[in-house]
Amino acid sequence: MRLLFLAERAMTRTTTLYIDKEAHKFSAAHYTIFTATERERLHGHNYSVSVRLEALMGDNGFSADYNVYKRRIQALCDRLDEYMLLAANSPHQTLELGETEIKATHNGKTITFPADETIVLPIVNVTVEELAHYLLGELIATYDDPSLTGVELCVSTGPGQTGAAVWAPEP
Ligand SMILES: Nc1nc2c(c(=O)[nH]1)N=C([C@H](O)[C@H](O)COP(=O)(O)OP(=O)(O)OP(=O)(O)O)CN2
Repeated sequence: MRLLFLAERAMTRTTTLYIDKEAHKFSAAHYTIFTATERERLHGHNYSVSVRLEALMGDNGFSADYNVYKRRIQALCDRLDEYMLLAANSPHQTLELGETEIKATHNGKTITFPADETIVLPIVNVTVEELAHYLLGELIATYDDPSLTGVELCVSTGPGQTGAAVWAPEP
């Protein structure tokens, strides 16, 4: 009986796949808002995105197909590349969305951005941790892989500066 139990347990193997490709990056302009009166000056970063997938091992020594996720991550990076990023949900900033211009007001100062070169994201602040949560949500929005048991997505502005967000399927 005990042997059977051990054999059944041994059949459920999981693996971790790391997707950390040089191509998974985007350049964007932003500013971090600290308080109602303090924010960074407008500047840019070369953001890089990496993902850790946890998945059940299939019978044939294969788990989640990392090529599927590589394509999705690349598409997400391409979508944000070379844009001004603004946070729609900041409590300290108001946005006025026009046809051709977007006006962002913080602490009484308004900056006008070209609408076609700006992306307004449904996040509170344009920080690595908020971007990680946003991109993770987009990555798993089309969740269709029952073998996935966890996903961690990291956004970095350079070596040593990374924010991460983690997802696990509902039990
Ligand atoms: N929790 C967070 N804190 C900060 C974030 C963030 O995303 N999450 N972001 C910033 C700035 O936007 C920026 O990334 C940091 O700028 P800074 O460190 O001054 O400059 P570099 O990125 O060029 O890093 P160096 O160490 O100077 O090379 C601030 N805080």
